[in-house]
Amino acid sequence: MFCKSSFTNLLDMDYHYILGGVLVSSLTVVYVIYNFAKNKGASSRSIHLLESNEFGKTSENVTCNEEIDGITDIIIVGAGVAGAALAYTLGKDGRRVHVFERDLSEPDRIVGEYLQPGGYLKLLELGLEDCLDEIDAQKVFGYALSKDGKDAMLSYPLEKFSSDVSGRGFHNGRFIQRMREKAASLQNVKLEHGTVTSLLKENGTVKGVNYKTKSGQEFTAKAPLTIVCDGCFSNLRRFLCNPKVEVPSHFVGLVLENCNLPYANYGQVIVDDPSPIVFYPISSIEIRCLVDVPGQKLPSFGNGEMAQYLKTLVAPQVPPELYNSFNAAVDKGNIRTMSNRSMPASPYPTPGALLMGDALNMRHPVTGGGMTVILSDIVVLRDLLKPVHDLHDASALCKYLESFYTLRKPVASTINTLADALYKVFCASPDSARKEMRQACFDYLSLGGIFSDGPTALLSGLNPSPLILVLHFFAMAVYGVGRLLIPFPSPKKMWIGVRLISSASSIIFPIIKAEGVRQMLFPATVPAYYRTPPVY
Ligand SMILES: Cc1cc2nc3c(=O)[nH]c(=O)nc-3n(C[C@H](O)[C@H](O)[C@H](O)COP(=O)(O)OP(=O)(O)OC[C@H]3O[C@@H](n4cnc5c(N)ncnc54)[C@H](O)[C@@H]3O)c2cc1C
Repeated sequence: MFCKSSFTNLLDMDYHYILGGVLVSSLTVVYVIYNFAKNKGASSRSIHLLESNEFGKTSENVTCNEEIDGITDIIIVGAGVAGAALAYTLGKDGRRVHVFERDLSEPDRIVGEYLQPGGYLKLLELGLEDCLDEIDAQKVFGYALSKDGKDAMLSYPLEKFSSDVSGRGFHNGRFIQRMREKAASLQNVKLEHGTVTSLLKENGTVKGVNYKTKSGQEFTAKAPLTIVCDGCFSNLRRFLCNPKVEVPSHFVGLVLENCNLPYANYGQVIVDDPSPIVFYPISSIEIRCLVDVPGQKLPSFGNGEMAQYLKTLVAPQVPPELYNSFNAAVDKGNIRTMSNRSMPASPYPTPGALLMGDALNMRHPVTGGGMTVILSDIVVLRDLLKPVHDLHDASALCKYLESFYTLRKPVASTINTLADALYKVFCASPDSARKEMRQACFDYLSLGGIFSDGPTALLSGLNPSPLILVLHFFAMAVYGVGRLLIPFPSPKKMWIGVRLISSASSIIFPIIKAEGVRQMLFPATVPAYYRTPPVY
């Protein structure tokens, strides 16, 4: 069983619940006002949806289709999570899609192995949910958050959804191959093995791409719209956005075998020293462990520093149920690393081109939100493109698609901000105000009810609302100050309280500023929100 925060007497109980009551009332009032404004904005945007085209061809393997008829509507660069899902979605809507992927073999990596329930809902909307079949994907209903030996259960608020809706853990490569197969099965989608070397530009308009085949031959492909989805190490994004990439930490990844998570169908996040450790199932027999190592530098593999770091600093924090398997995985030496990147979306609207996926926007992966943002973006783009029959007027289309960058914001900025802010809150710090904030965050989430359901719904993409996010963040900070001052305030405690609020502000405001205050919190006031499709 999990334990609640350390309330020790009735007096403590009273003030926690009074504080809680005040916070709930404020959250409710602001939520009602926000929803009213949001619905008003949405209803004034009218989009005529077209019926999807029929598609019939199926194929067992990822292969290149026959040339369609020499004409392509949309080129997609990269068939990872974004490119493959987008190719299927646009192909299903009748577009002639040409996808270039430099490596069609099954990816083997430690990224994108956990899909939040909000991402699963988007898969359903896109008709891609069967890509989770036959890959031994595991259902996850929430997370156990552990700090100082205590666990807080954060269950996804799934009551309103059908029984298949939950988080899913799986092998990223298997999921991507399923999506590639599904996209390539459409008659009007051509998936080609090729590396895009540059964008083909004429008078500031992107007309297509230059690419190299596997055998090194160079070709050009043209289309009225090119969508660049070449991932976190994108070479092409510098022509289409202002990339400000931060690398706050690395993940060290191990696969644990012959063990069970402490709570069946729940992931586990350990908030300890120096930063979080995450566990979740990726198959019926494997558990992924991701150890966050802050800073730019990793312990060296060559001189044994990495194994030493994992065994002496990390292993003592690992739950007893996983301890032996963790040490066995370190001994086995199958240790992978990946830099954790964060980059706000900062696109240059460019006629003929659009950026998507990690090439456009990244956040710390600690909350596993990347794929949920991508799938949500694809739904937004699909709905925007549906009423546009002819993509050839590049500047009109570019103007219209500027709304994509605003319409995606409520979901994307909620998940991005929560990921980057939570990561900072969860990192250990010698500063007493930051320590208080970390403890307050844990205790706030341990309160249960709206205090855990609200943040969990935000994090999982089930209810992505930037305003509710800001409210919970500051409610958590106020709760932290309340804990310090009640019942016996002292000048020292008051000073820590002031610094806690200031510290919370210094974490969240720069992230919101980078996301764009207006686009994130009041998207309905941005003119691009109301763009109507070009009519021919
Ligand atoms: C350590 C780590 C763990 C993560 N864990 C999670 C998680 O659990 N859940 C989650 O939702 N998100 C997670 N993420 C984020 C998630 O992995 C990404 O958001 C997602 O994979 C991005 O998808 P993408 O399609 O943009 O890029 P990718 O999936 O990387 O796809 C890019 C594709 O483009 C191809 N490509 C690149 N350049 C070219 C070129 N020039 N020509 C042709 N093809 C090209 C590549 O081969 C690749 O197939 C994690 C990230 C990290 C770093």
